[in-house]
Amino acid sequence: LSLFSKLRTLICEDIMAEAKKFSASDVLLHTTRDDCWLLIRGKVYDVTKFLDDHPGGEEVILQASASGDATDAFETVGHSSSAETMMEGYLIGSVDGYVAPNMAAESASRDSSSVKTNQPAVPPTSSFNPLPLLVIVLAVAAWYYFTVLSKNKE
Ligand code: HEM
Repeated sequence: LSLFSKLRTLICEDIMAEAKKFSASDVLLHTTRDDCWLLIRGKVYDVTKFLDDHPGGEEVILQASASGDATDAFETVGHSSSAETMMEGYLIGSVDGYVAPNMAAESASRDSSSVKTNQPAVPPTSSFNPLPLLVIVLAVAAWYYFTVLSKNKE
């Protein structure tokens, strides 16, 4: 029972932490050695206590913190899954309406092009539909099975 309640507490803490909402500019108020937050994939981590222990050193983390969004920096390194697990321990909240940096750039360029060309913001998806082809292939296979193969048996 105690293991179960410990597990429940852990899970609840995680959900509660993620539920705290910050704005992206809040993160920029915590970029020093004594008080350092990171924004990674829309989640906010307080890594102040982790700075000394980070295998990649504190300088890179301070830089990523000051950049406002550490997602790219974190992912470029190709951190291990144990690093991913480790970061959950520093989770303190998330940013409401977070837009990933590359997605923000993409949607911005899409918006500006839609203004120029007056085309819909979302381009039509590929019109290829595999379903009719599948039906035809199945029909031919069934015909072959019932006619050609059964004649062979006779
Ligand atoms: C909460 C956030 C972070 C955690 C928990 C974390 C954890 C770790 C861990 C455990 C390693 C050892 C290698 C591995 O297991 O992948 C590592 C390496 C490294 N980290 Fe981070 N990291 C974090 C954020 C960052 C950020 C924002 C940067 C910015 C560039 C960064 C840069 C690096 C670099 C360059 C290494 C390689 C060190 C080397 O191999 O010499 N990390 N990190």
